[in-house]
Parts: sequence; C-alpha cells; structure tokens
Amino acid sequence: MRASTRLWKSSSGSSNRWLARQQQDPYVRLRTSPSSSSSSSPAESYRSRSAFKLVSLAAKYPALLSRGKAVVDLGAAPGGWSQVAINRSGSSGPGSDGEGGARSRGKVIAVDISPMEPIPGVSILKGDFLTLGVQRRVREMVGGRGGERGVDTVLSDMMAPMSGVRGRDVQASLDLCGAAAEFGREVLVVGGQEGEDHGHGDGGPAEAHGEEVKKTEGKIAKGRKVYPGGNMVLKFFAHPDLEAFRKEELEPWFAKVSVEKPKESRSESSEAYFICQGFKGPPTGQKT
Ligand SMILES: C[S@@+](CC[C@H](N)C(=O)[O-])C[C@H]1O[C@@H](n2cnc3c(N)ncnc32)[C@H](O)[C@@H]1O
Repeated sequence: MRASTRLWKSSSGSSNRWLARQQQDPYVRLRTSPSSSSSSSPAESYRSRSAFKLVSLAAKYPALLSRGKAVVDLGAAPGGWSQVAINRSGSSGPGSDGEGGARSRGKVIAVDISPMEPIPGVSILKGDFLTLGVQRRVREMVGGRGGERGVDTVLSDMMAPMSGVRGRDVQASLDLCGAAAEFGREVLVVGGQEGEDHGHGDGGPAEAHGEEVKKTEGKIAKGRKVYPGGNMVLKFFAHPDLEAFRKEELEPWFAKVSVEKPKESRSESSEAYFICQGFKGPPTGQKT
C-alpha cells in the first residue's frame, strides 16, 4: 500500500484525535485566549502554541534572548517565536526593522518558506532556507556587509512537512538541522571577540524574561552561567545520527551543548532542542 493511501484512510480518526487534543491543550487555550494569558500584555498572546516552548527555554537560558540582541528566527511562521524574541530582545518602535547594524538596537529577522503576517520590529524574509540565495540574503540582512558576524542568537524551529515516509522525514529534519547549524557557525558572534557582555546594545542592564540580571565573572544572578559568544537553539527529531551530529558539528564550536525538551513540547513527539551556548569560532585548524 502506498504511504499516501494509508495516510488518507487514517486521517479522519487522527483528525478527531487532533481536535480533542487541541481542545484539552492548555497552551493552545493560552494562545487563542489573550485574556487567559499569564501576562496582561497583549504582546504575550502568541500566534503559535510553539511560542511557549521558547518562553520556557528563554526562562532557563536567559542569555538566549535579552535586550539589544540580534536574533535570526528560522522556520518562523506563523510567528510565535519571533513575537517572544522581539518582546525580549528588541524595541518594537520605528527604526528597529532597518537593515543596517543588526546589533545596534536589537532586532529579529524571521525566515520561513511560508508567508507570515507582519510583526512590528521584525524583518521577515519568505524563502526556502535550504537554498543558498536565501541564506545569502539573510546574511546581508544581518550584517549589511557579507560575512560579518553580527548575530547573537540563531533560533531554528524549522520542521519540514511530514511525508509519512520515515526515512524521508528523518533526512529532511537532518538537512534543516545541518543548514541551520552551518549558518549559525558563519554568523554568530565569537566569544571574546567584543568582550563578554554581548547583546546589550543600549548599554542597559541585561534583562531576561522581564527580570534584571547582573553578570559577574561570566556568571549571572541566580547561578545561571553565561558563556561568552553567540547562542543557537536547534529543533531536532530523535535519530541515532544526531549523536554524531552533536559531537562533530556542534560541540567543537560551542562552549556548552545541552538537550532540552520543554514541558510544552508534546510528550508523544520525539522533538527536542539542542541548546548551544558560547560560540567559540572554528576549532583549531578548521574553517567555518
Ligand atoms: C513548527 S513551525 C514553526 C513555528 C514557529 N516557531 C512559531 O512559533 O510560530 C515550522 C516552520 O518551519 C518552516 N520550514 C520548513 N522547512 C523550511 C525551509 N526549508 N525553509 C524555511 N522554513 C521552513 C515551515 O514552513 C513552518 O512554518
């Protein structure tokens, strides 16, 4: 039986299950009901359920998103992660969506193959991130000058549409992970390059999740360690090849690589996130 036939036959049952799950999902209710959000700010009602995963990750790793940071959000549509990122990293006022000097005010560049409604302060690029032309365009938007390392945080929540053919889906996920990691290695700020205190473009104190944090000797308050250099968050779907990917493509480049499955991520999904902190630049003897 062809995969497409099998999928079609099971779709009404799985649609019902999906609907039931959506109705019971607290994060879906939060997303669709601004008044029930934990924050009274309208900016805290998000376009996607997925936004709550980033809220959770940013609470645990405040260095990912703080005021003045330049953030690239890959696989951004419909825009939940970009909303979280611009709320924490940038000003949404006029001028923050210009293309020059990405790190001067904090900004978010959102990339997706699908269209996305505008978000104040977020620059949106529609295109397939697996194409070199789109990657080149993002690099231009980031630094204004090709090759400049101007990005504090690369986020990738990219996920290819599921075909139902496991081998193909795994490969698509690995391709997206690989492309995001390679891009991150090209654009992230290198630790120590411009001092430790990255991402506070307006000279103000670091802010994480609304609370002030103070850095001392590479650490910030509440015992959370900050690693100098850019950071990256990569969505992946569990697969044996990813251990080699982590060891070869991530760990040599970053001070610390961890795996997180936020509580908002559905338990039945094999998705999780690599949290890569403190970009160190190319390992000795290796080019970007
Ligand atoms: C799980 S959704 C992202 C949700 C988003 N983080 C949010 O909070 O709204 C995954 C996204 O990856 C995008 N995507 C998949 N393949 C892509 C590609 N090759 N280039 C750019 N975006 C891609 C999809 O279009 C989809 O919008």
